[in-house]
Amino acid sequence: MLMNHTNHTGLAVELTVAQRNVELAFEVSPGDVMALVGPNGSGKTTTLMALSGWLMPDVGTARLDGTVLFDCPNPAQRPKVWTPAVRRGIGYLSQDHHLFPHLSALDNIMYGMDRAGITGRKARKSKAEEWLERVGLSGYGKRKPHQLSGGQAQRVAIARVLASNPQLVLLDEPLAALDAHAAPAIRQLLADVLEGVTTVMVTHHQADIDALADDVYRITSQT
Ligand SMILES: Nc1ncnc2c1ncn2[C@@H]1O[C@H](COP(=O)(O)OP(=O)(O)OP(=O)(O)O)[C@@H](O)[C@H]1O
Repeated sequence: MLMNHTNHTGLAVELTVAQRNVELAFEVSPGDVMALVGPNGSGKTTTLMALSGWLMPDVGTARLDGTVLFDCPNPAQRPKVWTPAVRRGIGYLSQDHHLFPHLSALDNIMYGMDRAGITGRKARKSKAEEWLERVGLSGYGKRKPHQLSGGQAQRVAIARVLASNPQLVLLDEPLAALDAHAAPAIRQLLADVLEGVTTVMVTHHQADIDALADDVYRITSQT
């Protein structure tokens, strides 16, 4: 059962995607990091897609701080509520940084802030510079992604996600593509910047769980 929701109640989700054999329900307290773990093919990515608005479950509901992300009561009917992806206030970070190759680090961080309500180029620029400093990259603002190491690019991606003040952050194996020597510092950076940010993190790595997770939801394979 879902809890009673007012403001800042965190995330509550229950969903079924029959074709993918996925059925689950979990809640994340406001500001907590929930690790979503389970075997290959158990539905972790499917869950992130449904939360971010790129996949409609057959049945299910998701609520985030009092906003209904989706309410799909019946597979034969249209959803009662379907909040479009761009209006969900969700930040997404995967193992690939997905920075725009033609934009500088600073412009990558500024991208998207406008839609998040941070208007005015000056305000966005100053906030992006603050974030560059926060991720340890002061002075790197003009560099394009190809002029950054993998770890530096992931730091910029982290800044881009957090600079838009997301209500929910989704992490899909955020450290999996990094060299073993780069991962611990970025894991620590994530722990710092995610303090107080409601987050769902897919990971296969115990070190991520130990450093970042407040709670763990294990998906048991339905097959
Ligand atoms: N595009 C798709 N079309 C149909 N079925 C899919 C599609 N993508 C994934 N599936 C199926 O949905 C199920 C859940 O897959 P999903 O990718 O969500 O698992 P996962 O837990 O993220 O796995 P992994 O740990 O390997 O990334 C699997 O049975 C998979 O084969």
